[in-house]
Amino acid sequence: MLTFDKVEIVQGDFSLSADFPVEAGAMVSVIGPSGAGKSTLLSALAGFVPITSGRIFWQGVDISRAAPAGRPLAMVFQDSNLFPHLTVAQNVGLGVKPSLKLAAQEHTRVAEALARVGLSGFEARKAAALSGGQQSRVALARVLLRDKPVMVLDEPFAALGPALRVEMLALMVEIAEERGLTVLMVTHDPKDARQLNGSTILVADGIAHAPVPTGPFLDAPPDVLRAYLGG
Ligand SMILES: Nc1ncnc2c1ncn2[C@@H]1O[C@H](COP(=O)(O)OP(=O)(O)OP(=O)(O)O)[C@@H](O)[C@H]1O
Repeated sequence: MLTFDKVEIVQGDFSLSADFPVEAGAMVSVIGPSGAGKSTLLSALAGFVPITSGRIFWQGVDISRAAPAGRPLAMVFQDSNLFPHLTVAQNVGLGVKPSLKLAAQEHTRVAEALARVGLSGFEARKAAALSGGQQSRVALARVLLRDKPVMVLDEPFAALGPALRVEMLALMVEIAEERGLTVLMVTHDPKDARQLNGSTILVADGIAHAPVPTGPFLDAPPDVLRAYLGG
C-alpha cells in the first residue's frame, strides 16, 4: 500500500493536498488540467519536491524524508531520458551501477532486461541511433533493472505516434503485471488511462483526489475535466 497521509505540497503560491491510499499492484492514471499539479504530485512521491506537511508511506514505512534513490520507485520520463552518446547496454547498466563497472552477473541482468523489452542484440548500439519506440523500450529495461516495486511515468511515450504508444503502454502493463508493480502514470490522454484499465487520480483545484475506477470516471467526467478533455 502506498499512502499519502495528509500531504501538503506548497510551491510559491501553488499548493496541492493529497490524502488517500493506493493499493499495491494498482494501475493508476493521474489526470487533470494543465498546471493542476500532476507532475508535482509524482515529483513529491519521488523525492524531487519536498512535502510541506503530512507523510508518505510505502508498506507502512515512512518514506517522506528518504533520498530519491532510497525510495521504492523507478521513473520513466516523457523523453525516455537516455544519454545519447552511451550505448543501449550502458544506458540500462546505469540503473544497476552509476559507475558502470558491472560484474558478469550484472551484464547478464542487463541482457535479460533488454531481451524482455525486445531489444536483444541492441547492446552496443548508441542511444542516439535508436528509433523513438526503441528508446522507450530502453527506458522500460532500465526500470526492470532498478527492481523497484513502484513505477512512476510522467506522460510516457508522448513523443510516439498513437499506434506505437498503444504498443508501448501494452508492454509496460505486461511488465508491471508480471512483476506485481504499482503503477502511477500521468497522462493527458483519456485513451491512455482507459488502456491502463485501473483507477484514476483526478488532480484539480489544489487537490489530488483518491483514485476511482477509470472507466466510469471517464464515462461521466467532472466539469473541470470535461473542459480540458474537449467535451
Ligand atoms: N519550482 C516551482 N516553484 C513554484 N511553482 C512551481 C514550481 N514548479 C511548478 N510550479 C507550479 O506548480 C503548479 C503545478 O505544476 P505541475 O507541473 O505539477 O502541473 P501539471 O498538472 O503536471 O501540468 P501539465 O499538465 O501542464 O504538465 C503550476 O502552477 C506551476 O506553475
